[in-house]
Amino acid sequence: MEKVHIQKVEKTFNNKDRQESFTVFNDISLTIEPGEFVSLLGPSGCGKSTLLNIIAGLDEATAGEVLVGDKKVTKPGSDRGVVFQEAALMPWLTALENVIFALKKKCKNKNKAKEQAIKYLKLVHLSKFINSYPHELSGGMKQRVAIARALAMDPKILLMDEPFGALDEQTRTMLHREVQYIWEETKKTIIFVTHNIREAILLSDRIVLMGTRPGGIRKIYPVDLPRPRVPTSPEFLQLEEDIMSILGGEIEKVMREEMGDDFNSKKASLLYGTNRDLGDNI
Ligand SMILES: Nc1ncnc2c1ncn2[C@@H]1O[C@H](COP(=O)(O)OP(=O)(O)OP(=O)(O)O)[C@@H](O)[C@H]1O
Repeated sequence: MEKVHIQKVEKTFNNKDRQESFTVFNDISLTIEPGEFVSLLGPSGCGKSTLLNIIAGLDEATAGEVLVGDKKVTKPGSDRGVVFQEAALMPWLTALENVIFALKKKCKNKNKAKEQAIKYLKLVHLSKFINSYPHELSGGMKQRVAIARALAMDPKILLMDEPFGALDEQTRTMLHREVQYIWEETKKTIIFVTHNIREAILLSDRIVLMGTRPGGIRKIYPVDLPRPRVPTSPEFLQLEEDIMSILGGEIEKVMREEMGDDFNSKKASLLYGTNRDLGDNI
């Protein structure tokens, strides 16, 4: 198992038409241990997805590099599986066929591919639905197929970009258990992007809090609470408050920037709730 080294990574987007450039972050360094569960948490626009895409090899850093072990990331690879907010399944294929399709390149033997696909659909508790089409599955089930599809490639690292962001609270809670189970069963390294403090504390070994303007890592929180974690425990609530004390300022910065002269902190707190509520879904 290999470490992920993010070394002095910078990302600048250049808009050629408007001759403008925008630096999302300019110096991100972080080492992620094999088998570690790390969440990237931060306000909208701080560059969580951009960083995840660079690790995935879907986007290129302007400076710096990402290494998996001693290998530099230059493109997507089977050592890194990605799960996005939308499952993006092929509607004309069943759950099983969707997973098999992803395995086509890696596994030429059809029977072996089917066996692998069934194994991972079982792992996400979808054995009864392997022959269902995406439109016959709930949002949570579709996301579980997407997770099975990523796992079937047997990547060392699972990159998850707000995988439960579009799901209702109950489904999200169920999938939190599912992801913890998968993580414990497979011992994969998981890098997980989220807006949600509670979700980050529930799942992570470490939470990387990112900020904006200038973009970068604000603080790294180790989460030393025993699993399964209880969101109502005093230690959980204390950590939530600690994170929110920094994140609140970052959110306000983003809102000030977006609203300009229209920004009014009293109105913002009324619109977006108290500090703790903000943490629920920022
Ligand atoms: N292709 C692009 N061209 C120009 N700017 C971009 C591009 N992709 C992202 N950005 C900008 O980079 C910044 C970071 O975007 P990113 O999506 O990584 O943030 P995020 O933290 O994941 O946000 P959210 O939580 O809202 O998804 C944003 O300001 C965004 O507008």
